[in-house]
Amino acid sequence: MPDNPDTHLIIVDPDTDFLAWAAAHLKAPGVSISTFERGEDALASYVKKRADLLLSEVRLNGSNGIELLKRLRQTDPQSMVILFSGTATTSHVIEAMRLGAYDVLAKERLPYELRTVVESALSSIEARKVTRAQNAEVPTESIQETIIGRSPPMQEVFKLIGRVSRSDAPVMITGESGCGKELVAGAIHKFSPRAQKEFVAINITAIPDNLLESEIFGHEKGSFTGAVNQRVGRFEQCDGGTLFLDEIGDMPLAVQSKLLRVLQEGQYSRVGSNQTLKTDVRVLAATNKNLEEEVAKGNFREDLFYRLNVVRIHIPPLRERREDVRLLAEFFLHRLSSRRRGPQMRFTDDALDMLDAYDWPGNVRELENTIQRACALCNSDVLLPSDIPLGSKGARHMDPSSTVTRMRDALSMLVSVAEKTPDIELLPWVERELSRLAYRHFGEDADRTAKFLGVNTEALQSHLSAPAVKKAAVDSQLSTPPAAKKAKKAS
Ligand SMILES: Nc1ncnc2c1ncn2[C@@H]1O[C@H](COP(=O)(O)OP(=O)(O)OP(=O)(O)O)[C@@H](O)[C@H]1O
Repeated sequence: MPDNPDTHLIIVDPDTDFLAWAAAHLKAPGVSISTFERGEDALASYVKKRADLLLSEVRLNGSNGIELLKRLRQTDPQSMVILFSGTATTSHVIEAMRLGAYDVLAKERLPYELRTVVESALSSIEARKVTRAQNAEVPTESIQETIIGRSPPMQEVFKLIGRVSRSDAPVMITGESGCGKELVAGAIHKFSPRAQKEFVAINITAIPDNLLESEIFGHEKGSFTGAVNQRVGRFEQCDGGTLFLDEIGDMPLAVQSKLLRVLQEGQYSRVGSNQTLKTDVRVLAATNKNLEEEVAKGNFREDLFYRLNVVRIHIPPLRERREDVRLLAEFFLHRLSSRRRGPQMRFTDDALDMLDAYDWPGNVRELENTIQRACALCNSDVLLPSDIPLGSKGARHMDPSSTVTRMRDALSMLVSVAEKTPDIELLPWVERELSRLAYRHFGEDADRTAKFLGVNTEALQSHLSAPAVKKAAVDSQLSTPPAAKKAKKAS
């Protein structure tokens, strides 16, 4: 925490146990903390005491954290707000970031992240000058909850969508085929001030090279064989809106030059015309190629690459965010079964375990198609493992008990926690914890434990006694807040 003796934090949450935990967790010299159960009281106190930071649960009795954020930032655009929730939806996260929240945190991750995020918010208070282009309000209710993901990498993607939707900067969306690039592009548009205008998506690979230029920029009658009429291009069609160029890595060089001109000057001409047309279109691009390599090979213009790559959003493949698999599967099943008459369909636990353990080489698209096929072919309202047709390509890592999968998930969570917790020396900490577990498992028999771990007894002793933490921070960091404990018990 900063040494500024006047730092004042306000925390609001209807759960008094949680308030007590959070206040104790953030206690530090020079920091005063007020807690409130009601949003209105928190807001009044924030204004009266000129507090530095408001921390609020998204769901409050009678109001919500997003509403508080909105009101606060209307009166003071510099105000710092961190939201947290056990149940925040994708649109909550995007909307909160769009409105200028400093961060949105999942409640179960607060023990690991809260202190670090609060510290970084406080230290950037002076530096941060936020300008917002908020010409259009996007009503939260109208945004359908269609991008699903609770994994930490997807939460980061949602936050980036919120941030970039405020500006007109080009965005490069990268990721394997089927991982949701077009969906993310659509969300950026929906949350942007351009939301009332058109969102047009073009898949470059789906259009023959000789027609692409005309598709994007339009053509004059008679400009080439087959051009029997004048044609309005996509830039003209979505003036004021957003153009999404999917598979940009496959765009021919001649079209790249023309695109560069639009991005630099906002001008272009139709094929077969000398007349210069102006356009106000935000360009989003996506690729599953390595564009840096394409630039090096001379297949992609470097200047265009830099123009498009102002902000980059990378969507990880589904196998690297396995905790989203169940959520997505349930979402697709729910959506499909609500569209057909009859009882709501559900998966057996074994079926979900099987989906969990599969590698999903075709990413979310493959998962969606798989659930669709399973629904179409299944005779009952319960989907068993045998009802779910999985390809053989992703099956090689299947593990019936999912243990390996869960271990990998736990390790990846550990890495992301450790990254934000500079006090932890990760490897010594893991070695110490693993050694202690094994030591207890083998009845404190050092020889057997050392043999099992593949180290000598000296190394084992040194692991067992290693102080793996630079400061005495880990135990307090890893203590669980009451709300998360309750949630665990309930589930
Ligand atoms: N996070 C998500 N939540 C819900 N549906 C998703 C999600 N990600 C992807 N999908 C669905 O998966 C399918 C593929 O997504 P999308 O077309 O956006 O992928 P893509 O990365 O653009 O693929 P490609 O590179 O092949 O164009 C779509 O039907 C989309 O709605």
